[in-house]
Amino acid sequence: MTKRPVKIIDTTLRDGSHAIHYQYSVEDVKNICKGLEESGVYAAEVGHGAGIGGSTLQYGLAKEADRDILTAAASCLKNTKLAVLLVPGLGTMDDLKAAYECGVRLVRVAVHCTELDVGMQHIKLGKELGMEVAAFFMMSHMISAEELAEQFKIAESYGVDFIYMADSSGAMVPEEITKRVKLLKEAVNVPIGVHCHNNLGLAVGNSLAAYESGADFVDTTLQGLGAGSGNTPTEATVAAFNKMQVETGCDLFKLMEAGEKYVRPLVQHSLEVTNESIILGYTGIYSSFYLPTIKTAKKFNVNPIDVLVELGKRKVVGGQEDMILDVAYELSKRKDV
Ligand SMILES: CC[C@H](O)CC(=O)C(=O)O
Ligand SMILES: [Mn+2]
Repeated sequence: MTKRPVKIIDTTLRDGSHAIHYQYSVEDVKNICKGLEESGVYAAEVGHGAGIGGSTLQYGLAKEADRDILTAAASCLKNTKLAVLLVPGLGTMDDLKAAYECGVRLVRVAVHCTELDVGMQHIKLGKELGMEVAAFFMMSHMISAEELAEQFKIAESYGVDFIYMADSSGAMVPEEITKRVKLLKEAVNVPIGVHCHNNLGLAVGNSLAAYESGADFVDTTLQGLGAGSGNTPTEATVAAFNKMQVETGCDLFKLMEAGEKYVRPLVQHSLEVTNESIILGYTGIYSSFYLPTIKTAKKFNVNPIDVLVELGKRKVVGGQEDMILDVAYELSKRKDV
């Protein structure tokens, strides 16, 4: 029996940028896009880690403007679709129109898992522009599978082409992924995908479990570059799918070459599973809190694990990065008494 294929969306140039403080140069973007195009991935997502318009003081300033990296990426992509992520509020309708002008043909509208209504207009605009549009539910572990399925149905009613469950904290285990993907698949008639983080060392396993439960798309990054201890590595995932005889359309050896040559030299911190990343996954904290928490804890001379445990108790979500400072400061004052 022939197995159904899976589509790979590589987000090295978007989620991966969290791990290098948003310092991709136009040259890096071109090299990595050429590698992804030659390797045959379905789409390459490009932009600031927080999506288009994400280059801000709060989220970190990018080296290059969105317009420049998107234009550079478009010049290197032909069969691989140029994609962006848009978090409504950070990215605007005008940003989306400008991205389209640069050659972007796929937009993923990323919302907190209960807040799809804030993305309705952006989804409609993407469709009006003739783009492929996906809804991308962040921090999906924070609601039940049944609640998420309701959100998926609303996304489908907005006319999206496919829908993503993002395990933004790397908090899920294969059993949970399997249960959720099966339920989500039954809930909607559009393809679905998963975006995993490796904080508990489970990203490849979770992505394979998602495919086996019905997922049509998986997100990956070259060398596993990404927020927290990184995303699902593209190379290992394609190797695993090859062994399972699942068609990805990707050339494993070209991917390995691109990762080694153009991504490895940019890696500034180890992407291994650390005690801090385990706490991200264990307590369900947004992966992009990882590096800022380690840096802030050092500044206040407190244990990053304590800061993360407290942030986990407070159930912080994306956009609440200022809480890192609050918590580190409070813990440092407690140490003083
Ligand atoms: C701010 C966007 C965010 O980083 C999206 C994402 O990759 C995730 O939720 O994991
Ligand atoms: Mn992510």
